[in-house]
Amino acid sequence: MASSYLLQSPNFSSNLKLPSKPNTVKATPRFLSIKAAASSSSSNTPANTASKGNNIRDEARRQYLTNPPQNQNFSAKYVPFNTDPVTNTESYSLDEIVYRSQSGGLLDVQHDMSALKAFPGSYWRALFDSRVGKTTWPYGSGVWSKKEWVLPEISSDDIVSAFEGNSNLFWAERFGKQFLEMNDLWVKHCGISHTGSFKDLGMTVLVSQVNRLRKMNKPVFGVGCASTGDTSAALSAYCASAGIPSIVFLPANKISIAQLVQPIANGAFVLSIDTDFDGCMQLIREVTSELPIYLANSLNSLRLEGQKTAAIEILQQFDWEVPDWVIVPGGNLGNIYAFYKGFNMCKELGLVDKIPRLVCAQAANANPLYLYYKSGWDEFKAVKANSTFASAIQIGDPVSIDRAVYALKQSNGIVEEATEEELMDATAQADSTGMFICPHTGVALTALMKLRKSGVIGPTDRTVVVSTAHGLKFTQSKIDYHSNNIKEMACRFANPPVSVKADFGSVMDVLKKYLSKTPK
Ligand SMILES: Cc1ncc(COP(=O)(O)O)c(C=O)c1O
Ligand SMILES: N[C@@H](CCOP(=O)(O)O)C(=O)O
Repeated sequence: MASSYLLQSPNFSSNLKLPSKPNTVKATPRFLSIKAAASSSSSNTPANTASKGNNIRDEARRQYLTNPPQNQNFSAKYVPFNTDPVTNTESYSLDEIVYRSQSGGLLDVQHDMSALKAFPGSYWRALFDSRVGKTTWPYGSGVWSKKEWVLPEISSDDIVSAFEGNSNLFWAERFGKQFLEMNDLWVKHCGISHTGSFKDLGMTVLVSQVNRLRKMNKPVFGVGCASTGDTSAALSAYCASAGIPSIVFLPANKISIAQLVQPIANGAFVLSIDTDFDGCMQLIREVTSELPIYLANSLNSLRLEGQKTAAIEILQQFDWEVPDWVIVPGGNLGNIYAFYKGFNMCKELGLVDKIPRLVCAQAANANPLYLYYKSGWDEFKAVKANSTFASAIQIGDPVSIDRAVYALKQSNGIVEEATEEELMDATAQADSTGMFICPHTGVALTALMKLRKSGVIGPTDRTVVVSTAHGLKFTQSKIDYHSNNIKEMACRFANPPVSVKADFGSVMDVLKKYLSKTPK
């Protein structure tokens, strides 16, 4: 049972309240002025604002008061995932603390699509494009630049953001040509981000909503998650930025040092538990049902509302042209659904006319989705996940299995797997062309290599590989690979440093040997 101490309402200092938005649409909707929404007139640039002693939050408030959005009644609620809305009318406000439907199934955030459809696709494209590259609060974030599609009802004042998103979509020119005979291969670097993984996209949404709930005096003492290292890093950073306690459950000795140090440094309460991720996930689910700790894993569908913006961003970066393939590494399987949802919303709301085919890539040592796919979606069986260099996806009982299957079926998708040797070789090959990717991205690249080899993906197909974390979080596995220090692995692309005496002759000998071997 929660102690009364834990249930005390949190204090908060902001006494500035924004007026509530009009919640009715007038008979003839006048389209919102894009310029007003993006709020970037030259005399009110953030630079000018700062020089007047205000900050970008103050400026957002002022803009809202002087130019409130007209005719917007956008809203969203929780509904049971993938059930018939005619026979199942169960729904919950996003201000409720609920993670599962009455029947114990997953929930989904459902937007009022008819309100969004009152505006044509061209309107949304122009609005989103107008917000890129600015520091206007909160639209400078790649997530909040799509606020109307994410959490339409939250006040900008409650948002906790590190201006995440807007990550680089990198043309993998050399890797594509050299290893795959492809000329239109792209890597979406979601790991080049505040805490070094795509989790920031979902966490800004979840922690912002928690910030709002705490201001509403809801019983949320802190926020907790189980993690293989990236969710915990993002959760602790966003919570620290908002002054909210965070609690993280980590499987002992199964995450990288770079990941472990992140929540420690950000002041989270860190539990190192002698189990694997699936064991930690089970524990956090039990704990969050007993204590006023809000669940931050992607079982909580709020997270996916932020993560889906990476898909919208990809379309935006291609000037709203749809790629043929998008390949995503999968573990707990929230992200593959988030990508589907982002693409599908763009189609439903008329920004594009189709969606890409999705590929979910798993490590062979933790491959329950792959086995399910290979069985013809016959029967799902959780597995005991074995140790993998792609440690963030060492998950045997993914909470979002139903979401992933739905996304793959709707997108004519494919599931592939990568052995340890394949994923480490692919990582080394990508790095040798100037990238510095994480092993999970190596899993996705392996899937691409296999699908190219079998001819499923063609040489001119526009393909996007989603890179989910920064390579700097996984340096130990790279060191082991390049030192030829991995048992039963040939490490074919290892590039070990050469030790040489500190004299001119020795250095010259080594260099001459190197130059004679290196192709001109
Ligand atoms: C770096 C990285 N890549 C991929 C994934 C897989 O994402 P998901 O769990 O949403 O399938 C995770 C987390 O699970 C991750 O941390
Ligand atoms: N890789 C994840 C695993 C948990 O996934 P989540 O999306 O359900 O939080 C991590 O970094 O913890």
